[in-house]
Amino acid sequence: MTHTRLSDYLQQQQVDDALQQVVHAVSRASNDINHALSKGALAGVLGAAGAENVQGEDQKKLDVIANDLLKATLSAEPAVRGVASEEEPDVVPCHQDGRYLVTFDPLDGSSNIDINSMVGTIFSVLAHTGSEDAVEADFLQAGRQQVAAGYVLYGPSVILVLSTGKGVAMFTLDPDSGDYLLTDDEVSIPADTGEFAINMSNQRFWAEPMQRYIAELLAGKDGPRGKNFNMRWVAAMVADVHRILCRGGLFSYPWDNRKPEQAGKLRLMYEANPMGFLVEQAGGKVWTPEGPILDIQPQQIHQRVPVILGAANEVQRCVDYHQAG
Ligand SMILES: O=P(O)(O)OC[C@H]1O[C@](O)(COP(=O)(O)O)[C@@H](O)[C@@H]1O
Ligand SMILES: [Mg+2]
Ligand SMILES: [Mg+2]
Repeated sequence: MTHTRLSDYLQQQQVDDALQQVVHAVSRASNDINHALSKGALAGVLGAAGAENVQGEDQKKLDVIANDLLKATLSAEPAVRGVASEEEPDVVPCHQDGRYLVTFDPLDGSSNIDINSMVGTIFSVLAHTGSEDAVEADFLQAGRQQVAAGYVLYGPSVILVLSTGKGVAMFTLDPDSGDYLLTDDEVSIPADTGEFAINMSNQRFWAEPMQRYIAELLAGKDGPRGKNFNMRWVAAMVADVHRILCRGGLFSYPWDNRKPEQAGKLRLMYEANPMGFLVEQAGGKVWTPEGPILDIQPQQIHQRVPVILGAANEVQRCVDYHQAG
């Protein structure tokens, strides 16, 4: 069986040349990141880097390595006007005639690194419309403005998932050629589900509507929902969203009162928006209690947001509880 190569797919989709170059740069960097991940302890790349990122989180060595690889590859690409990363305090201007801005979470789920479990790279592409040298304000565009978004999941296979606004396609890395080959171009999320993903250890800290919604799922057949629900939590958004794109489900990282002043844990510009774009393109829903995540006007690059996404009917029910409360 022959599979369409990523480069041929992008041409078939009539993606403009500059955007093709951006996607190819991400794909090259992901090959290098995958190589570093697979060497693991042999290359001494596991464990903490001994520093914190701008958000006060401990960086793993591989967070730094993945960030450096993506930053170097993307900033060498003439189509890239600027990049912003979870691991960089400030946005990084690149080429003055580049057409695109790229935000990324170089390694999502990095607490999984030391247990050899799934991690990924999440990216979002925006058109540049602002100043000559890219500045933070240029990046502050609502998620609906994204021209492309995707992720690479480093699991038993390496999978690139991409949307340029015409549905969602999945590509599997061929380790022999280094090419990403199309393996699914009809990704869609059923409106109903019997599976949810949430970190249950935070239950007592959630707002009342989220407590109610999850309690009803846990009550299963004997509760108001009248059916049993299964639960999964990989602790890497990239892997939890991948499962939802493959077999459906609901995912949430809600607001909680451990740090009441913090909107949520996940970051809008390089986690919630790109994943939200993919989920909407696959027919799912993406909300925060105040409204659709993709409509939020960002205020800053490292902004956080509560996230509810996945099966449209379940997301709607969860949001209805918030809006009623
Ligand atoms: O450890 P927790 O609180 O369950 O959080 C898990 C969440 O944190 C994240 O790992 C944050 O991503 P980073 O590893 O990029 O900081 C999400 O991917 C995941 O959904
Ligand atoms: Mg992350
Ligand atoms: Mg990260």
